[in-house]
Amino acid sequence: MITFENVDVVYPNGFKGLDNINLNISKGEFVAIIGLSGAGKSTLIRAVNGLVPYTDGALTVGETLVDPRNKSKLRKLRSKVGMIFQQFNNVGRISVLNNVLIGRSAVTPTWRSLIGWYGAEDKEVAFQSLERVGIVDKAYNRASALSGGQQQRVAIARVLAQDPEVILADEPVASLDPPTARKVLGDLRRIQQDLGITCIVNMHHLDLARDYADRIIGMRAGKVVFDGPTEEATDAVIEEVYQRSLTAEDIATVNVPVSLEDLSEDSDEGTLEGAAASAEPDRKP
Ligand SMILES: Nc1ncnc2c1ncn2[C@@H]1O[C@H](COP(=O)(O)OP(=O)(O)OP(=O)(O)O)[C@@H](O)[C@H]1O
Repeated sequence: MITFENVDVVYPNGFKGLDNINLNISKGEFVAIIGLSGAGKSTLIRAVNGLVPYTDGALTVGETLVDPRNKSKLRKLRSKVGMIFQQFNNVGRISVLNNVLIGRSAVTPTWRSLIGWYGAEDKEVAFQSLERVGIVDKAYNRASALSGGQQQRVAIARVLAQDPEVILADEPVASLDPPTARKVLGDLRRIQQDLGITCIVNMHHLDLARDYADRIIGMRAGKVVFDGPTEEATDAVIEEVYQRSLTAEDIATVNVPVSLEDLSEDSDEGTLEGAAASAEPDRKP
């Protein structure tokens, strides 16, 4: 469903962010991208929805060629490719429901979303999305008043409200404590399985990649250096990807296992004020 053919990204300063990437990601796969800082994980993920324009090769999502220069094609593509970020990117001063309704703007006419006119069907979809991530009871709370895990769930619900075929997640749990990180990834995993949505997720910690992904792609210096089913991503394989020995920090984020049954429970502690409300800026090669 997502195909990279000899894809390069060269940033304006001449730095090669992606170097001859060839990948096929099937519909409904849950893929974790791992690699050390600077390996090119974000660049790879952002190339898929044109946030980072690729400079050579061909990248397709379904039947659509990603064309970073064609704004209207890009808008159409992004209506099917949702993205979540490390800092949630909710609008903190408005309600959870209104944050989720923003996801509907991908599928409603621009003039309607500009004046905030969402119909009954939009609201129905927004509530269903909140239900999927277990926070429907927070619909009328201010987004900024929620815990970090709940805020990331709002972001997931917003993406679900746009009825995506693909979800891209750029370090979605890096700001969360380990048990909450597991619950949020568990939500994503369940959604991917229930709805058959393709998920591509950047992660720093191997235990999370191994526990939640079907497939692991290892990157180094803008190249894919490992690509295989999760069970093949042994410590030795990952050491090869990292070109060094693994540390405890690489592997583990948590020593209290959270079962899949616990995932719908909502026990996030604390609040995370001031989550980034601004849109993630495009990176412009
Ligand atoms: N706009 C840019 N201009 C020039 N170089 C960039 C730009 N954005 C990223 N890079 C470089 O491209 C390389 C890959 O960056 P990228 O953010 O994709 O890595 P990453 O694996 O996601 O790292 P991290 O885990 O630290 O987020 C890095 O060396 C980075 O410095």
